[in-house]
Amino acid sequence: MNKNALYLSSRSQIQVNPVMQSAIDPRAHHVKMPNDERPEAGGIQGMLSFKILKLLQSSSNVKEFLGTAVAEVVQLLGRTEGGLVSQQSGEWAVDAWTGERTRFPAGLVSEAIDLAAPKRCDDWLAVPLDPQQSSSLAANSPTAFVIRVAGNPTNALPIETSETIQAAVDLLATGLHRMQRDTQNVQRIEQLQAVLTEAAQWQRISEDEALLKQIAAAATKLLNCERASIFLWDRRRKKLIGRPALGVEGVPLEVNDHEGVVGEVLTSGEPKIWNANSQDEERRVNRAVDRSLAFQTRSLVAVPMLGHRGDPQREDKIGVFEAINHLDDGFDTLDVAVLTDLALHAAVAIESLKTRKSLTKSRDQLVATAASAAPLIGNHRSIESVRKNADRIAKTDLSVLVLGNNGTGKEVLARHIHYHSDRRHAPFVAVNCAALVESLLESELFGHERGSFTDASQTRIGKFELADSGTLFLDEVGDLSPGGQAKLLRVLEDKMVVRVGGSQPIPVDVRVIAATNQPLETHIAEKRFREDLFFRLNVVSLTLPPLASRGDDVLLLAEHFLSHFSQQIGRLPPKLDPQAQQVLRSHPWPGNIRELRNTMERICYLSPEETITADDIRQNGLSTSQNDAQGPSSLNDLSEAPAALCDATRIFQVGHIERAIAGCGGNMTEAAEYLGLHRSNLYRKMRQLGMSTTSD
Ligand SMILES: Nc1ncnc2c1ncn2[C@@H]1O[C@H](COP(=O)(O)OP(=O)(O)OP(=O)(O)O)[C@@H](O)[C@H]1O
Repeated sequence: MNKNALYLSSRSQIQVNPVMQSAIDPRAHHVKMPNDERPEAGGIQGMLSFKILKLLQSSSNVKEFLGTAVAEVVQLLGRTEGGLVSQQSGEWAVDAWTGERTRFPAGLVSEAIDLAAPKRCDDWLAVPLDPQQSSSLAANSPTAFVIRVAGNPTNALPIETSETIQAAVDLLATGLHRMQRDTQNVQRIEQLQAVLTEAAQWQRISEDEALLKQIAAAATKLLNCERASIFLWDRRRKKLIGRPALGVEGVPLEVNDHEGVVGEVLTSGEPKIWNANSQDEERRVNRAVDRSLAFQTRSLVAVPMLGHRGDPQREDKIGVFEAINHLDDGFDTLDVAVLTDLALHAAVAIESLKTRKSLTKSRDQLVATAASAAPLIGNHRSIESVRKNADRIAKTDLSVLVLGNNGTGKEVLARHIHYHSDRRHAPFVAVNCAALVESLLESELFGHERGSFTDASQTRIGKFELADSGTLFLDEVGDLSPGGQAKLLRVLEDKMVVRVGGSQPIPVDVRVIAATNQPLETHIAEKRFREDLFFRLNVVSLTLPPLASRGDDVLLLAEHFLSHFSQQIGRLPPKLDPQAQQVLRSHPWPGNIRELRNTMERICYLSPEETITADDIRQNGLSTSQNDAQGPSSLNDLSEAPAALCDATRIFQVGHIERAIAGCGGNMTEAAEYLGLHRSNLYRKMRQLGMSTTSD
């Protein structure tokens, strides 16, 4: 009773399972046992309950728990020798023992296990642990508590109080079970963490072989085994292909998809364990594989691998994951859990690598198609030199200023730089600064937040954000208003944009290529262009020469456009006869390559012959300005016209543009092409001439 009182006084310091607590009445200061009215026996159980609870809290593993718990039980039963024994590989082994090491009667223990009831001989008592109530120490191994009962000390309970002993053993079993479960949970958490750590690295691998090897290596490490392999299922050939190829250099390991333990797993969709030293049937193992690899399989665990095969709605078997030869006892259910986790992540990694590879392939194809859509054609040494410099600059991230007259190919060159740079997989975004009226400039370049102004019904991403990681081409940069120049400069310096109506700066990683046909130095001198912006944009500059100075490139380009447009309309590309070639060579090409392109397009559509003559070219193309601009024949004809040349020119230009627009049915793009101008330049010209552009 004293022991009980002493014990109960410290009870408040530990957490007590409510079930255990209900067995104890603290007000009575003694332990109540429902089926045992004798205070001594009840006292033992109460004491033991608390001791077990305390030990569960303080022990860090099963061994530590058993060591102390067994000693407590033996001591509380008033004995000095006893312990927990279990059968492992047919032999009885001691799991925990207290007192002088004595040979215990293995036969008695076996009898108790067989009877599933306590068994006593003269000196010893054996009580089996209820397998329903406790987990055995090793998988499927019978376990018993055995105690030496000879020489009953006077202050101890009579050992014959079998209910008390049974209750004590049950408590021990429950504690053991709890401890094992906790240990397993901790182990499982650690294993899951280890699996996650391994799997996180797989996402970075870009080669199949390297990925499969790393997955297999992770499995051998986490399952403490000799080898691991992923068998991918070739449904069509009904084969399982082992990768990595388990020690067979260069030859894939193939097995029939219904043979051996891996075949069992694939067919059933269930994990399987096979341990040679257990009751498992030998014939389940495919020894043919062992023979071909000069290998001896002693144990293996295999789990199915489930994937989606491109359809997220469908889960399907894609193979089997196998681990071979546990380095200690053999595989168990915990290994199945770990391998299943690994298989789950492995399937995701294998499928995601496949997807990544196919995405990369289609992305590369798209980039190649986009790059070939605007080739930088020309063999003239001036173009060779521009191309060489462009290729060198492309590898850097420097800002580039492209100079050249209208239609010389400034945008083509900018695209060439982009597609030869490391940014080629990100967007190329072109903005025509001449087309940006001051009020829309900010929103166009930097975007706007919804509701930031009357028409802003949606949030809009600006060109800078669209070009993130890629290239932003600022065409006609010389036409930017002073306000626009200041805003552009700020973004180029800060590498941040703030959307109109927004407050959050958004970082942008953009390479800027600007272009102009205007003499920026003159504009700087006239204070029409900011010098600081010029220096920002003009880190390196490339100048495209006029087409007329590119020698035979005109023929190369003409043939390129003839073949391009012929393909579009499904005809064979016509040939240029020598006179036609001569006309092309000698024409001044004021509209440069754009003019040549338009001429060739018209010829393709309007000259059905296989050979293009000089007349075809004169009739269908060449600067309409030369043909149309017929001057007055006498001074009398001038009576209606203003005397000043600039006024007369202006009136002519207005009339000519109006006629072109009317002739193209109001289609500004066509009218611009007809006039040999870029659409945005036509608008700029019209604004300059004071013409209305509101019908845009
Ligand atoms: N080197 C080239 N090879 C093939 N096509 C070219 C080349 N240069 C220009 N072109 C074609 O000529 C046309 C005009 O080119 P581009 O728009 O690049 O000229 P630009 O100098 O930017 O004109 P603008 O100053 O009017 O904006 C386009 O159709 C383009 O495809």
